[in-house]
Amino acid sequence: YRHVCPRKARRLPPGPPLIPFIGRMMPKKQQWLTFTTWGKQFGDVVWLKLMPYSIIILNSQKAALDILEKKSVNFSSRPYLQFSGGMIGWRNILVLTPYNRRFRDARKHLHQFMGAQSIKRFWPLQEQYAKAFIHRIFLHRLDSDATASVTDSIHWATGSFILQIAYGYKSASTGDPLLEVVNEAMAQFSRATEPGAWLVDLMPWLRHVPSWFPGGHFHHIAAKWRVTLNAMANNPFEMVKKEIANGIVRPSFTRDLLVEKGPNLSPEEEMTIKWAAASLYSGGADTVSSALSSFFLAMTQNPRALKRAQEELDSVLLSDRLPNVEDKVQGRFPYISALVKEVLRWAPVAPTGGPHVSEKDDKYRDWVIPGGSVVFVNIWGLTHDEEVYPNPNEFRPERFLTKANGGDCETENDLPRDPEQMVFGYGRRRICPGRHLADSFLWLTIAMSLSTFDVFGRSQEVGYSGGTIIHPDAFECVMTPRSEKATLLLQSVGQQIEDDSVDEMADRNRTSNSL
Ligand code: HEM
Repeated sequence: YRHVCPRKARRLPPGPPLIPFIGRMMPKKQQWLTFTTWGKQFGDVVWLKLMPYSIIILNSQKAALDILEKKSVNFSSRPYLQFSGGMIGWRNILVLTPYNRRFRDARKHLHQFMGAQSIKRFWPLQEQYAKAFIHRIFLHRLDSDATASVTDSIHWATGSFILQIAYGYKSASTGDPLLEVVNEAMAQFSRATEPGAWLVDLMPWLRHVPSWFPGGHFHHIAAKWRVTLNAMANNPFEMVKKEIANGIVRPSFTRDLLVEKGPNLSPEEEMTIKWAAASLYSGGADTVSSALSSFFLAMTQNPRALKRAQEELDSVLLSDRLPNVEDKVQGRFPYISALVKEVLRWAPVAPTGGPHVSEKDDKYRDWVIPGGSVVFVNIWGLTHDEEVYPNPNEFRPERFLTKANGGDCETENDLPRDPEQMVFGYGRRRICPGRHLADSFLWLTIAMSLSTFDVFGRSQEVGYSGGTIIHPDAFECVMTPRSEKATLLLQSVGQQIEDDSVDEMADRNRTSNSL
């Protein structure tokens, strides 16, 4: 680690006073609130030192773009986290991989797989999963704990969709063993990467403390979690390899790349593909689940927004059919599109984004930014800036609509900044590669849910978890079909799902018979 000189000597950006030797402890919970206070006190570029790390916190869109986009050549690496990255092995997953050759290859594969143009081929599958989601709620709504079944269905639908595109795997509707492993790994990821939670991240020499020594228990935890992570990456990957060997054709990210490389596949390329596929799950499942949970929370608290959205859907669909991707492309439901933006703004999934690391010293305005600095954007602060979004805690999709569409803004030019320019991170080299996939999945799931269900809950203050990806605490959420017609639509979705699985069984039998 580089020694960082005192603030004044190197013209470092302003920041909170530092404690000798330690620097400044990070707030343990909801760091974005403290970051916002520091932004107001010290300006939009704040510097602090935390043990060995030099940390920069950006509190304006301009500073975030100037540094992470315009200077992305220098600001696109990731910090080395001793516990989660090194000891458990999460450093193999893209979001913690430094800017190196493997990273660039993996990123290229992901871009080709789900860039703005290529994701169109996933739309029919996204429709299927959005339908499976509402049907699952329909079946489970009489459960003793209807709220738990909503959360469970969210995790099931997002997780299963990603397992299917990553590995061609179709998960069972309950108790799927692979889904359980990957979800367990993700829960461990969230705990392992919580800033400041593991002393060994702040004092890396602690890794030499033996596991039997008092305080050395983290070695056991790391060893246990490493097993889960390896199962998450290896099990589905080996399954695909076996399927290819047996001539079973189920297109997926992993299969397509392995087949394309054929017998020339090097061990290094195999590693790249395996961990890029695991990055799809780790990047996509928990994030989309978080956004959907916040959406349902917002609906329980804002019956007015719910009603407006339903009126808009009804005026076109007349409760005779479900919304589809064509409706999205044609812009038939501007209120739904505004609602998706408002969900992402109101409860940004990753409130402090992904940490970027600079490779060498740099200059910004009059300051020096030391090489090796860890840079965070306070995304929550930006999406709650009262100057841009008046009454930022209010859930109000109208802020993203013009008066012509029943919204707040006079003209298109008056629309506030689209949250998608913040919540998916920054810089061509690091911005979320799954953003297009996330956008259509959220839109379809939200539109289908609102066209068929009413959503009820208690109007109550609901807190959020800490961690890199946030989730609302438990809240009451009851969903009931809106009408007789909605019930009929849900029943016909059930029939379609059954027919599809019969077709698929037939396809599989045909494939295995022809082997
Ligand atoms: C609402 C949904 C989502 C949100 C808010 C979100 C947000 C983010 C953010 C903030 C980053 C860090 C960017 C940065 O470092 O500046 C990121 C990275 C990433 N996301 Fe997403 N994401 C979402 C959905 C998805 C989906 C659906 C996938 C894939 C299926 C995905 C895959 C990834 C991957 C692989 C990375 C690591 C990229 C890298 O380090 O180069 N994300 N995402």
